[in-house]
Formats: sequence, C-alpha cells, structure tokens
Amino acid sequence: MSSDLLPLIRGARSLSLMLTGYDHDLDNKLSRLRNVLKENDFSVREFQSILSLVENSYDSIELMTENGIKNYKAIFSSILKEDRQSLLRPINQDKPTIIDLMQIAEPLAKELTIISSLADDPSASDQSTSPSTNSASESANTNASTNYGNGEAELISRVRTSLTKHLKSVLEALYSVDKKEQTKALKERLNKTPEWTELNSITSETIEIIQNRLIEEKHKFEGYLAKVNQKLNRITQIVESDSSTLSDLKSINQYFNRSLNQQMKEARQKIDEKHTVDTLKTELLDSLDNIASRLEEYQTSYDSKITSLQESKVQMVDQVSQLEQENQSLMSELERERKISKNDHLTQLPNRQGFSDKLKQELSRAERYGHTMSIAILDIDFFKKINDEFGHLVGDKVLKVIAKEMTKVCRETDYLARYGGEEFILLLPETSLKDAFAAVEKIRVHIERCPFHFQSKPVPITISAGVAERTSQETNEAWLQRADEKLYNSKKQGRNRVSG
Ligand SMILES: Nc1nc2c(ncn2[C@@H]2O[C@H](COP(=O)(O)OP(=O)(O)OP(=O)(O)O)[C@@H](O)[C@H]2O)c(=O)[nH]1
Repeated sequence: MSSDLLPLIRGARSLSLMLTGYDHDLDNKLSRLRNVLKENDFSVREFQSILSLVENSYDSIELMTENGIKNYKAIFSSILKEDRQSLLRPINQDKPTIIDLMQIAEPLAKELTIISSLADDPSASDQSTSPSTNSASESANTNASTNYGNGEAELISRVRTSLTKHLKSVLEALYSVDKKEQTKALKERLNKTPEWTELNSITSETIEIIQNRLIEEKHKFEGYLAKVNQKLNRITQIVESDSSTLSDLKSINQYFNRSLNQQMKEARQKIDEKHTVDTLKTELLDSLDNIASRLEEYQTSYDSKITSLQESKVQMVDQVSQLEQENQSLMSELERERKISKNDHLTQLPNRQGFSDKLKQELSRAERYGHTMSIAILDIDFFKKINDEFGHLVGDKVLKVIAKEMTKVCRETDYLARYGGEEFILLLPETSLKDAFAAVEKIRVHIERCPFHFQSKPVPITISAGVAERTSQETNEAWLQRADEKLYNSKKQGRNRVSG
C-alpha cells in the first residue's frame, strides 16, 4: 500500500475518533480499526472486515438508542396509564433533541462505508457524490493532488470534503440548539480551510460537545420526568387523602371524574397537536396543573361536605349527650329503686337482700386478706306482747326506734340490717368472736337502758342476741345457723343476753 494513502488513513482515523465514546464495544472495534490503519502493510480487506464489525456495533448502538427511547415511552405510558399511542406519537414525530443528536453521527458512519468502497473499487469514486463547492475542500484537493496518485488524491479530497461538509452541518445543528461560544469558534475554525491535524482536532471537540449535549439532554429529560412524577405524587396524595365512600360524596366524585376525564382528553389533544418536545413538556405540565387544580376543587367541595357532616356530627353528639344525661338520670332512679328494694322501708336499714349483697362483698375481702369476721342475730324480746298490748303501730314505732338506737352504738364498719320481723342481723368485718360479743353486748345494754314510754308509762324493751365467728370451712348457711342457735340459747337462758 502506498504511503501516499497517509492522509486517507489519518482521515479514517479521525472518523473513527468521531464515533468514539458512545459504546465500549464500538470503541474496541474502532481501536482495532485504527491499529490496522497504523500498519505499514495496510490491508484493505482487513480494514473492510473490521469496518463491517464497526458498522454492526454502530447499528446495535442505534438499536440501543431506540430501546432507550422505548423505555422513556414505557415510563410515560405506565405513569399516565392512558392511550399509549397518543403519548408516544409526539416523540416519534417531533424528533426530540436527543434523537437528533444521535442521528447526527449517522452520516459520518456512512462516510466510512464510502471510503471503504472507494478504496476497494476506485471506479466507484466516479459515481459517488462529490460536492466541491466548499473552498476548503477544493484547497485540500489541490494540496493532495501534488503528493498522491490521481485516484487516491481524489479519494482523499472526497473524504475531506465530505467530512468538512458534515462537520459543518453538525456544528450548525449544534449551534442552533446550544448557542455556545465554543461551538461558534469551531464553526469559524472549520471555515479557515483546516489541515488534517486541525480537522482532526475540530472533529474531536465536536464529538465532545455532542457527548456533553447528550448527557445534558438526558439529565433534562430525567428532570422533566421527576417533575411529572412530583405532580403525579401530589395528585396521588390528594386522592389518597379522600378514600371515603360516603354516599353523599358520590355526586362530588362523579363530577370530579367527569372533570378529570375532560382534562385528560384535553391533555392528549395537546400532545397530539404539538410538534416540539419543549412545547409538549410545557403543555403536559400545564395539563397536570389543571388536573391538580380540579383535584383541589374536588378537595374543597369534599371538605365542605365533610364540614357539614362534622356539624351534623356535633348535633348528633349533642343529642347523644342529652340521651346520655337522660339515661344517667334513669340509671340513678333505677339505682335508687334498687337501693329501695334493698332497704327496709320501716326502719330504713338494709333488708335481707341488702345484707346478702354486703355479706358477699365482705366475704371476698376477708378471703383475699385472710381476715376473720363475725355475725350477730339480734331479736327483740317478747315483741309479740308489745304488739298485742299496744298495737301494731306502736310495734312499728318500737322497731324504728330500736333500729335507730342500735345504729347509734354500732361501729362505722359494722353493717346492721333488718333480717325480718323483729329480728336484726349485724355483720362485723375483721372482728373476732370475743370483740363481736363485746360489741353486741354494748348494743344490748344500750337498748336495755333506752327509756321507752307509752302513755307516760315506761315500757321496758330488751333484746337477745347470738354471735358467731366465721370459720373458713363452713358455709354461710352453717355460719348463720350457728348464730341463730346462739340466739336461741340467749332466749332459752332468759333473754336480754348475748350468747357466743
Ligand atoms: N308491729 C310489728 N310487728 C311485727 C313486725 N314483724 C313481726 N312482728 C311481730 O313480731 C312478733 C314476733 O313474735 P315471736 O316470734 O313470738 O317472738 P317474741 O314475741 O318476740 O318472743 P321472743 O322472740 O321469744 O322473745 C309477732 O307478733 C309478729 O307479728 C313488724 O314489722 N311490725
């Protein structure tokens, strides 16, 4: 291979450099391509075979790019879950910048194909397009023809012309998008008929700008998706805060659904009509704002409904409170009734039922703390005689007075009840037989000393009593039985006495 091909090799290297940095695999193949170009015994066939590998790699990058776009599409459609095609159409039609930039490299790859076909078949160069309007290309052409053979010189000229032309269009496209001084400077450098080294450097810098631009665009798109996501999250939050299904809210929901559908329809129409990604983004964000506003309206009417429900709730609470009060007074009345039912109406002492309840309480307490307790049954002596002699009304009066007097001398903790007829029962918690005996004896003495009179005549009234301390083995009945037996003893022994 002639050393005259050196500029061609350098050109091919520059082109390979332009494609560097997209993909690791492609970079490896391009590196192999450059190595082949470095070899002294440059083999066109080997060059072609690696070139086709490079092309395959590039094709697969394109496929990956398409897949990347597909992913964005998938994200969109999964976020909005609506009419996939109408959302995807603008991306397909409007060629977002990211695709534009990826496609800019495409013509450069085609140049490599042209180079390879020319190198393989010089006659083909006659059929290839050869724009020679560019002064830089013409100059390079003239320059090359002084050192190389006609075919080769023309090939080099074509490559340089073509490379310059595409670099120019690339830089124009870039400058229209980024308006950066760096891009402008590159454009100016390209207009100054650059040598291969300079052309190579312009190419590398251009590639760098494209790569940065791709990263920038990717970030912008990610930021945009994050914004969409934020708005959708806001919508989700509003919706999630209203999960009630109260029937009164049904109409509000229906209105909201209609309104939301309308907004989504309008959003889709906007997407269909628009032609650039930037306007699409703005319109879509506006639509999401509208949807969020609708949600807020919904929230407001929902809130007012909730407020009125809360007011009703307050009224209901008032009513319930009134009912509770009524219920409370009914309960107190019932309690009073219950107490009455446990009280003896004549003496106002607890009756047998009242005593029974009290006994249960005191028993459980005594068992829990291991206390002893005693019981006494007290009976008015010869009460029948009083009734017979003075009448039942006097007998009743005597019962009342005795109850009152006995209560006076009972301890606070003792529990006196009317057991029936002229019989009383006294429960003495935490009291041994001895102490109970003494307490009952005190009552007996007190009653004996009470000055009962009838028609100004003194009427002596005494009581007899039987006392029993509870033992842990016996039943209540047996215990009471024992106290009753002791009372019987007192009566038998002459009355007005206490037995224990
Ligand atoms: N006034 C009046 N008498 C009652 C009442 N309950 C019972 N009695 C009377 O109390 C009397 C009890 O008489 P008895 O059981 O024979 O006993 P006692 O006459 O007290 O004789 P001892 O108990 O043996 O001393 C009966 O006449 C009953 O009618 C009551 O609530 N009021």
